[in-house]
Amino acid sequence: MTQDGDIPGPQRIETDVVVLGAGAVGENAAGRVVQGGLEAVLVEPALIGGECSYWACMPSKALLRPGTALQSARSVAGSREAVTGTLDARSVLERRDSFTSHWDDAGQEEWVRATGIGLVRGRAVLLGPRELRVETNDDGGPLTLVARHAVVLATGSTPVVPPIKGLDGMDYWGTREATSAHEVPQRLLVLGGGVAGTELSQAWARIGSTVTLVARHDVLDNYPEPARELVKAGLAADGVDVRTFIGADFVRGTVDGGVEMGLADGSVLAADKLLVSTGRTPALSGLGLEGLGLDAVRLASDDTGLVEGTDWLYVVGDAAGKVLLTHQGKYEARATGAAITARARGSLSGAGAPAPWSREVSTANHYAVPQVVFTDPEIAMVGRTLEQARADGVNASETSLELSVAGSALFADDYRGWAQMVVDEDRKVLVGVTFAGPGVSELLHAATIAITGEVPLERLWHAVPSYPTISEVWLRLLEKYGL
Ligand SMILES: Cc1cc2nc3c(=O)[nH]c(=O)nc-3n(C[C@H](O)[C@H](O)[C@H](O)COP(=O)(O)OP(=O)(O)OC[C@H]3O[C@@H](n4cnc5c(N)ncnc54)[C@H](O)[C@@H]3O)c2cc1C
Ligand SMILES: NC(=O)c1ccc[n+]([C@@H]2O[C@H](COP(=O)([O-])OP(=O)(O)OC[C@H]3O[C@@H](n4cnc5c(N)ncnc54)[C@H](O)[C@@H]3O)[C@@H](O)[C@H]2O)c1
Repeated sequence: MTQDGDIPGPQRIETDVVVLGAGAVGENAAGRVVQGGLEAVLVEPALIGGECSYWACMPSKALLRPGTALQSARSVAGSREAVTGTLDARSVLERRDSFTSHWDDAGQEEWVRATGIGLVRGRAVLLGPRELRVETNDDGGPLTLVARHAVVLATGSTPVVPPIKGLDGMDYWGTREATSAHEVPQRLLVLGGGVAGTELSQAWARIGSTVTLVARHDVLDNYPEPARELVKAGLAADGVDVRTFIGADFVRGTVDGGVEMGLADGSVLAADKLLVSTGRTPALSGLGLEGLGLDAVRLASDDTGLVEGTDWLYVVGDAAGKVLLTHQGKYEARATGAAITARARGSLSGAGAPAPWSREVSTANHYAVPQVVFTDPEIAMVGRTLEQARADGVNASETSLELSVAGSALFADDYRGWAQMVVDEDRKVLVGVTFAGPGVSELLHAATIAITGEVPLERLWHAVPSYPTISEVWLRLLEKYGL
């Protein structure tokens, strides 16, 4: 990196690659290009580590885990008798605080510097191809950044605010507030039955809130019905009042600082806090994209992350809007970092597309995206559902069963679970797998490997699950399929 301190006016830094956003995805993109021998500068106006570390994955999972651990102890005779109390809200919140490093990013900054990545704290705007202006946080004045090879947008996503009468100007929680709150609301109203709304409903119900969840479709409607029915039963057991297939007409504040929500059926719900978790959209506005003739709502990009119509601009992670998950965003970032490095070296020509499954492309985005809903019970799903596979033109079959093996019976008394595999009948390989039940998230990676590796079912039959583990469900599925 060369810093020209001699020229008058704004500071100017020239480097190989500039990455906007130091969330988990931006960190990985910058890390990969540096590992590949190029220079990189990360630009970040807020905390290094982004949403996942401080307001999403980590705090939400830290809020959920104590309730799952308690329920696990309660679900086995012998340990059940030892459980005499409820969750200690204060300890749960303090443990959550430790997982967010008390919203202090010193540790992550240390990693960035130790990795050899340049860091600028400020907000960047594109001025032209490969050229950016940064308003620095420390009043050091504006900075001009020039990228010799590429600019990577890893600016994340912002919450979608639904057009509900009264919401504008009201004091309500988004997922940021719901994952970082230090007080337990007595009554919590949750709008949005996606993963965030469902997980946070259960987390706060178990910590002590009385929760009502309002979903305009079904809860978790992207997942197979038997799986979501198990989650809904889990929510009901925690006292969550789940209202499905109903929309909100209006919200309004009450004199005691609470909130009321009018539903389409004329009923009115009252609570102390409202959480709005109705999805997220790529954070692309204010980046100067319009000035370059690019779309500031959604950028079309190829599997290396290269933005259509450019040979220098890449988009990854939530900002790309393909898969809004940390692990998949980091995977995209590793591919993009490798592609930028290869193109800079000339080993990948121009904007030419590398072969599928090579290190420079995120091919798995199309076939094997793993996702876990960390409720209790959990849903763990990878690849395609039967409906998605058929819509993609796959000659697909499904085999499903109740998850009932020696390992599950040992795991919890009255264990209830469900499993499904979706098979491409022409190629006799798996294209989708879903598990639902307590503790199933750790089963998922085996399914991800089977789908990514296109393991023939005849060979998968020889992958013998240990006895007595929940993984024996694999054997039951394959037997039911006909092997
Ligand atoms: C409640 C909740 C729970 C979740 N749980 C999980 C989970 O368990 N597992 C999972 O895989 N995913 C989970 N997700 C999704 C996950 O949080 C995101 O997919 C992930 O954080 C995206 O990472 P990112 O780096 O793309 O974006 P971010 O982490 O949002 O980082 C983007 C960064 O860009 C910066 N930025 C923005 N504009 C500029 C600019 N102009 N210049 C410089 N920097 C800029 C921002 O300040 C920010 O730090 C969850 C999401 C939510 C809301
Ligand atoms: N465990 C995890 O991996 C995890 C956990 C939380 C969030 N996330 C990710 O973060 C992203 C955001 O999560 P999310 O749950 O907010 O988004 P989502 O897209 O999963 O769900 C949003 C929900 O809000 C509903 N909705 C939209 N507008 C509405 C309205 N006007 N009224 C009522 N409901 C409305 C939608 O029908 C949908 O069910 C997701 O893409 C998700 O993958 C992942």
